[in-house]
Amino acid sequence: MSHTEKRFKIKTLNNIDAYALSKLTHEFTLNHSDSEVDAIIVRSADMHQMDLPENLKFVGRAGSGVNNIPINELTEKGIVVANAPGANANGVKELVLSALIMSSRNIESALEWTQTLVGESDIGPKVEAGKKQFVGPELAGKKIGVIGLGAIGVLVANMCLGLGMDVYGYDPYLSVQHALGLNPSTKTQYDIDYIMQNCDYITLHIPYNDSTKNYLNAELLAEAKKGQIIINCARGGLVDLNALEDAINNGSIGKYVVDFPDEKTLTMKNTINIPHLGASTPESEANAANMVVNQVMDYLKNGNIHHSVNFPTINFGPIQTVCRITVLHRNIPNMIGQITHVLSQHNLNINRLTNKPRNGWACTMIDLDDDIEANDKVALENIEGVVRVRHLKPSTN
Ligand SMILES: NC(=O)c1ccc[n+]([C@@H]2O[C@H](COP(=O)([O-])OP(=O)(O)OC[C@H]3O[C@@H](n4cnc5c(N)ncnc54)[C@H](O)[C@@H]3O)[C@@H](O)[C@H]2O)c1
Ligand SMILES: O=C(O)[C@H](O)COP(=O)(O)O
Repeated sequence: MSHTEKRFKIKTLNNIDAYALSKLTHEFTLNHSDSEVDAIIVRSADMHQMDLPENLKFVGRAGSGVNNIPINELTEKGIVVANAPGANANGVKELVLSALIMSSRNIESALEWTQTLVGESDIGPKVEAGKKQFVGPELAGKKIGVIGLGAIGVLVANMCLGLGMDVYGYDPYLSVQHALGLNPSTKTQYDIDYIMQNCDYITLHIPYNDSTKNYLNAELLAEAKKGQIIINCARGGLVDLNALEDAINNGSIGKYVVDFPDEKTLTMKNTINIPHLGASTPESEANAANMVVNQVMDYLKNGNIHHSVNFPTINFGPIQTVCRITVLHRNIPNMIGQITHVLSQHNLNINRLTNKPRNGWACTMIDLDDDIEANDKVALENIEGVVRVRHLKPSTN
């Protein structure tokens, strides 16, 4: 008996843009019980301690950072994780603009002080007398170091040039795609030490992972130009907060603006805490949700993979043959040989086949002119190194 997938169940772990979700076609249903779920759409909910639904095949991060998702564990189970690169980059860029202005012009303390005048008279003269406490420098002509030149960092660097700033970009892994979007006036030839020593502002736009934990550590902070302002709209764990607090207390760091407050930052001197608002714009929320909704539908229906962070991009378009087989497996020798051997045993004709590798993993996608039997799927699943086999039929709509 052949096994086909006709309906797919999707669970959301956060508020996801309703209009984007309304684009799910009739083959998809929302918010089913954990054990039946085929895909999860998530924003910042922490999935590390979550019991994974047995049928789970796909996790779509409606945003950029994936540190809330146990990627290695999901990869081993053949679960594709995808995000929405760039979807919320403009929202973050604009928050960085407000962070630059808030911190330079002492806006936060100035607003607090202004409110202390409530109930008093002669406000005008008092304002004129009080404003001198809040004098702060303009951004034009100042040096800024943009750490991480991905979707957000490029927009921030270009914006800062537009503000008349002298922009230093740092990204040892700069992609061609992002390099092409970067205004060539950005200075990219300097190392992180030079940037720390010379910039008035540092803004972080790198992912948080094992290798970037405490990226701004005591050593780098000790090099900071005196009074430097640090803006962190990336992730709290990128900064060693004990070292930062010392640096703020001894005056070497002027201010810290963070979009990821915690118990420590809330009580730290000269720190502006923003409640994770980087992507909280209707535009960013809609962009990210739209991207992920399209990815989840195409993966569940057709097996195509877009913007994955653990498996390769692969796309045969909609299924136009009798069936499609997708095999997620380790990228080791003789996988294609073993897979095609199973198919050839039943004289099944391969219409087309592709194999794409990524970081030790691979996806083999095969369109067949004949249907496979349930035991063929089992035989494919039993090949050592295979973590997921899907047997897909053309969509009915
Ligand atoms: N505050 C928010 O709401 C918000 C919104 C979106 C993203 N973020 C955070 O910002 C991060 C960046 O987002 P993005 O969309 O620009 O991601 P991205 O993947 O497009 O860019 C990240 C860039 O960092 C670079 N990089 C990685 N390690 C580096 C290192 N050690 N030194 C210098 N550069 C390094 C990469 O090469 C890449 O170009 C996300 O991972 C997420 O944590 C926060
Ligand atoms: O990494 C991201 O995309 C941001 O931190 C946004 O997170 P959010 O979707 O929970 O607002």
